[in-house]
Amino acid sequence: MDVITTKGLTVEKNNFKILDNLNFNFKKGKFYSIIGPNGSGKTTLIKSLGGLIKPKKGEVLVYNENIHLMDAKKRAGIIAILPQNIHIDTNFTVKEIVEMGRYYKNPYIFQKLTKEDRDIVKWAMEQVKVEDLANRQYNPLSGGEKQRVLLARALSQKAEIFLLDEPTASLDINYQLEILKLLEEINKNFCITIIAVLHDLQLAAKFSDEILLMNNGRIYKHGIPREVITKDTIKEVFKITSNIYWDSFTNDFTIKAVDLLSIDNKLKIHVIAGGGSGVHILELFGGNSNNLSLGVVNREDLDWKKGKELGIKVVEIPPYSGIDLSSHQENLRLIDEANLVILCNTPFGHGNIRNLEGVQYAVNQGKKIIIIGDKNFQHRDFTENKVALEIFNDIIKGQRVFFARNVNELRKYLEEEL
Ligand SMILES: Nc1ncnc2c1ncn2[C@@H]1O[C@H](COP(=O)(O)OP(=O)(O)OP(=O)(O)O)[C@@H](O)[C@H]1O
Repeated sequence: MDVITTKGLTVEKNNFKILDNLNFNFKKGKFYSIIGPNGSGKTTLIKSLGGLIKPKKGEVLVYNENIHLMDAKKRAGIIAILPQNIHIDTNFTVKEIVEMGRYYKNPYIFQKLTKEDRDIVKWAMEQVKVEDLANRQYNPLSGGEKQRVLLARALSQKAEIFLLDEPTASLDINYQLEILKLLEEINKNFCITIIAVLHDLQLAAKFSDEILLMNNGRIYKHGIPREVITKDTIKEVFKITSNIYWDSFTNDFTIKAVDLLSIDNKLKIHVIAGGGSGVHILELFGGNSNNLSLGVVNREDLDWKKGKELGIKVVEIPPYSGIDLSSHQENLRLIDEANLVILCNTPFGHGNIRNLEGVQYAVNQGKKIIIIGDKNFQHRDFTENKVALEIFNDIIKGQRVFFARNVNELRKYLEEEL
């Protein structure tokens, strides 16, 4: 069921379109986060949804009724707005503040709440565990406690929709989690629709059913967190080149900003990797998939997955099998085509020793070789009789063989080629 609908919602100030033709249906009982860069219109949207701002064009409908034509008491019985600023200039106690949630029904009955009202206030305070604070003054409370008191006030209002503008903005990480967990409980236990502006993308992803990503006054993308927070949207909207790793079990993701290496079109690079040793190197070339190739890797291996994700040419063999002659030859062919070969920090056994022979071949062809890491190879050699070490020692005698111990050194060696 739709609880709030925006139809062509357009908000303008001084001829500047803060919200531009927003059409969206908020469904009952869902947890929505509104995210987006500074100035993208998040606060204006949340205020508009609560009827605090009149649109220039379009409308906000609450259960199909225009919010600006709605009776104020009726509106307060449906929507609770939690302010961005939790510091209220008042000498009221916690209990008195929670009781204010009941006054919308009749502002003149201050201190004359009915038994039902008092029961609701008690219930609201229990839900967010502020009973112990009931007689304390509001002002000296901590930010997290204040936020809980304001949630109790919203609960005592018996509203069905909570609108929150950065409820965790002034809180440290423990309190941020506590407040969002409380909101999650309120959402699940009482089917209250939560619409919250959140700055922290990780928290938004963890707690929301749906995310609205705002950009330049428009909804750039909406949907489940995983579909909205992607490498492409983060790049487009937040201007950050990144890699995003999702844990679908916990709905957590980590975001890693990537300082991409830009390479010239004429430079062709062949990467020798395996067992995930090439993932971070391949990511550094994220935007240059045409100039890259990778070999020989087992299907389903982490490097194979990264190569496929980036759409680069990959010489592949079945999982757990050794490098057969034809894959080896294909690998040598790609080495022939490349100007430069990167050897990653890969362990070698008999199954993949041909990859090391490939690098040896590259040295003999006079190619430039960049070895990721240092000369300490022993611990990576899992062959009998230390055959791999022997080949490695031969490789490093090459004239054009260089070691890159970090990304800056790698960048330097690449720039020399341009
Ligand atoms: N009264 C106003 N007059 C003119 N411009 C305004 C007014 N209110 C907001 N704006 C502008 O509208 C844009 C969106 O503002 P809004 O506060 O909704 O963005 P926001 O996404 O919540 O930003 P932030 O993350 O910084 O809080 C901003 O560029 C802001 O300067």
